[in-house]
Amino acid sequence: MAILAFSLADLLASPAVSVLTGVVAVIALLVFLYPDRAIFTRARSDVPMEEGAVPIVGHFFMALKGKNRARRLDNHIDLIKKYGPLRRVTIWPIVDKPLDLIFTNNPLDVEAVLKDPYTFIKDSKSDNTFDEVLGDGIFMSDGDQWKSARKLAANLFTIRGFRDFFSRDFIDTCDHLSEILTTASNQGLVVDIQDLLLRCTMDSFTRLAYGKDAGALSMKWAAKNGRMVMEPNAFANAFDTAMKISFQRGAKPLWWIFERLDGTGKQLKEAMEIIDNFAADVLVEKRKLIAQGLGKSEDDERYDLLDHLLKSTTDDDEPLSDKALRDHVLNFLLAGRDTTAQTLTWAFMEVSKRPEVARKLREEAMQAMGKDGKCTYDMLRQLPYTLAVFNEVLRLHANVPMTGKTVTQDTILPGSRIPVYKKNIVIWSSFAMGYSPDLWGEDYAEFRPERWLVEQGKSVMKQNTKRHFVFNGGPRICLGMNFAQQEGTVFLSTLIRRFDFELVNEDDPSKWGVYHPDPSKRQGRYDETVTLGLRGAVDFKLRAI
Ligand code: HEM
Repeated sequence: MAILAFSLADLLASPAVSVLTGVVAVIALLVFLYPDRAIFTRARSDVPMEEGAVPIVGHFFMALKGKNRARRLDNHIDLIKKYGPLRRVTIWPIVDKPLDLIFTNNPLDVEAVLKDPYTFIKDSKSDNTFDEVLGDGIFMSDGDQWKSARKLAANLFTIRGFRDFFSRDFIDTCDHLSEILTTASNQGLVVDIQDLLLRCTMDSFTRLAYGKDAGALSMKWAAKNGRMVMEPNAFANAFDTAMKISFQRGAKPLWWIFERLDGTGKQLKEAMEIIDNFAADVLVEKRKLIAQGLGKSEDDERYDLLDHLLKSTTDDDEPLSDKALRDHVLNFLLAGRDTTAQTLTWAFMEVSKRPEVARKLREEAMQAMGKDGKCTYDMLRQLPYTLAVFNEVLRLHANVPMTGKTVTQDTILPGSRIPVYKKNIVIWSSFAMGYSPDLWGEDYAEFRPERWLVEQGKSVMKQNTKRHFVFNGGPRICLGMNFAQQEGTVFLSTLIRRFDFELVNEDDPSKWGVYHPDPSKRQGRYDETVTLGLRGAVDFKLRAI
């Protein structure tokens, strides 16, 4: 007995046991201090904490598991119904700073956040997720860096040559697509409209950005199992891969470790090589032309973004570096390419389910341009119903569905009347706001383009940037809003007038985040990317009219 008592006392006095006891005591203290949230985040009772938090690490495991990711936006709407317009999530990503996320669905909060891009910053560089592909371009910057990027881009949009080039370019691209669709229709082939529209906008935006077409819509195609299948385009594929991998980092704690193990790091590197080589080649060609005195002037009918940037200077009157040129161009490509193509894809999907909407679109297009006429820039004013359809599509499928801003100093959110503290991240969802009865009335879930029409249907209500944030708002409002609406109107009016679109192959489970044999119970047709694309192919059978 004496021997046993001696050994126990010895054991208790041993250094290993002392360390262990210390660790247990520290953990117990931390569990006591942070029972429902990540370590180093503050206790607060004014914002409900989303369920799923564990002591010390908060919602870390929930983020790691990616629970509900397949229906993340529908899930967000469910959570708003459950908790109300405010809720909180905290995450301690082990080796980085803790995240303290405040979700709001109050438009007054969002308006205040957007109005003040100094108190609420994007802070996109802090987690390095988009470093490789977007560098220091407009989407990634805050403060003075953003101001000069914005000035450069905004100047471009006021140059007449560029504006004309832009408008004409998407009319021409739409005609090119129309020829392809006519071939598909004549041969009875199914087309993936999302793929084709992404090729269209990739070509127009590479032309607008670099003056050189990526050639995505001109790739060879073949008929395979009744479908028109176009060969992949290296530049477009590389851009998609880079954006997807960069975006997925945001939802993966410790992504820099996982990327080395799962091969995505290598894929990103290869994609960036293709993108950077394309950009570098174009730059060499442009510089050669400039050296020969053949550079384009602002009045040139094909004055492009790179021409503009090569003439522009930094705030210190220095020419832009090659890295800055590349970053600006890739940000522009991101801004305009996927957004419009995906919104148009949602539009064809919505319209194909509603013969009455298709009929009205056709009637309006026929009146404006006749049976065989082309859509022109001047005709756009005669197509209010078409623009209303585009706006209604964006209301229900906000293309930038979730946005977050980091707080730089303690302040109050004026709609919810709660404080937010330095380093909190305020998050809202334009997607969820499209489904809010408070904002849109009891028929919010109905697809009703008429809600946008004023003056007996002769014109269209402006985007209300106080309650509806699909194009952002405040000083960082989307620079391409008008262009996107024009492009949407051209494509919709031209193609719906020429073709009848029948949506097919939707019973494929791989196209849905949550599949159910009953179509009304399916969810998550959207994809996991920066913008709201569709999961998988969006197949249509066409009938020329
Ligand atoms: C349906 C089409 C479009 C939608 C829904 C859309 C939406 C948006 C949104 C929500 C933002 C803010 C993103 C953020 O949080 O930083 C934004 C920014 C921007 N957009 Fe668009 N966009 C569209 C098309 C375009 C087009 C066609 C262009 C160019 C021609 C363009 C150029 C830009 C630029 C340059 C910014 C950055 C503004 C800044 O940070 O100051 N967008 N857009």
